[in-house]
Amino acid sequence: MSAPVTVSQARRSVATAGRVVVKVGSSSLTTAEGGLDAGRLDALVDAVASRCAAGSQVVLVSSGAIAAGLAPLGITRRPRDLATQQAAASVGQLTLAHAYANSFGRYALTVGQVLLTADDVVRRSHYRNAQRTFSRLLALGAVPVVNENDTVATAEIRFGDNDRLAALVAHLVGAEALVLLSDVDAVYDADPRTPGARRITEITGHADADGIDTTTTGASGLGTGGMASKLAAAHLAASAGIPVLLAGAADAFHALGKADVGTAFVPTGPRLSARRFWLGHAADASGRLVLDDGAVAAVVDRRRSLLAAGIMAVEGVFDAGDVVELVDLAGEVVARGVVAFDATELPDLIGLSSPNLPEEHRREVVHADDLVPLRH
Ligand SMILES: Nc1ncnc2c1ncn2[C@@H]1O[C@H](COP(=O)(O)OP(=O)(O)O)[C@@H](O)[C@H]1O
Ligand SMILES: N[C@@H](CCC(=O)OP(=O)(O)O)C(=O)O
Repeated sequence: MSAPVTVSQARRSVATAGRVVVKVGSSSLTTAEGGLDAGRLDALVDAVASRCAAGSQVVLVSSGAIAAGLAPLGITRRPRDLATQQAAASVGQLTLAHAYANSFGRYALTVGQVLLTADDVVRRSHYRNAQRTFSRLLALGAVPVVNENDTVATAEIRFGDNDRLAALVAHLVGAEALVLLSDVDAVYDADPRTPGARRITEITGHADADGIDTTTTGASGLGTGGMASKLAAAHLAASAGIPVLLAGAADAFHALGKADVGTAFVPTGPRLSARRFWLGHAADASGRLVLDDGAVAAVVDRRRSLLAAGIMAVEGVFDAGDVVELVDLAGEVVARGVVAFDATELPDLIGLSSPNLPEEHRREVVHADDLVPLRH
């Protein structure tokens, strides 16, 4: 008699989540020759529609625009330069959106296209605006289909990979689960094409993922992120309280059904408020404050405000109200926060204890309420 199957809490949460973000990679939507694979796209839509029919709201983050645009433009390999990628995305996104509209139409489901640039999440007002759009689309019963707005994103402000975009969107829409679908059926301790590579069924925190080899990328050459970006995105969502399942797109039905496939990531942190998540993970930092060891301990371990006395150096150009990174003496980012001084004011103040500060400057440099520790 075989042992009873124990379904972890994380898998149960994925299976029962009322709102789910599903991300699918380019390699899972395209044929070996390039171009969209209608059969695979329909199979994915079957699984999403089935989850919708069971009462969940689904936001689909779909890659594939660049891959879908190659064949129509007569390009045989994924281009490396941004301009050609953008041209391909411009053509391919249209094909992709059309294919989803038709495919979801088989279930009388309406899709809404949402193309995001990094600006839409790094600026607080844009973040709120995107939240409202998603909320209304879902309330109206539509399935939002999301991609990066590749055609206009510049090299500096690109998300770069849709795994991270999906983790940010999962928090933005208040999803209770994130499902990452790829051409590989789970996370392995090394690339599954390596003989002897073993499947990992559950990951709790970075320590569990420490020995995993993610150096190789997919065989198709169409994906951008590889396993490293999926792990980073899964950790990001899990650290913000969202359970994650990484599974094969070919297993989408099970991944979105009983969630008994792939690798589950157990939430490792409390669900952060939208503001704190934005501050910690999405906002663009304009500068850095280098902290001594005592200040790092106060900010990270004791959750205190950052005072001028613990700052060793100031880097970058910023104004009071901007987001800055707080780094330790080794340069590791330990927290992010909203700074209460302009960069030009700080050099005269750092290292001084409060009684020695001019009265008009006697306040926290970053208040504890405006600070998110990143090192645990
Ligand atoms: N440790 C690992 N576990 C699983 N897959 C891995 C690992 N290391 C590398 N890979 C590779 O990562 C690929 C998935 O990344 P990618 O092709 O970018 O996917 P997608 O297009 O779905 O974003 C897999 O096909 C696999 O070959
Ligand atoms: N935005 C790009 C995809 C970027 C990306 O992350 O791709 P993938 O690694 O296949 O999920 C596109 O639509 O082609």
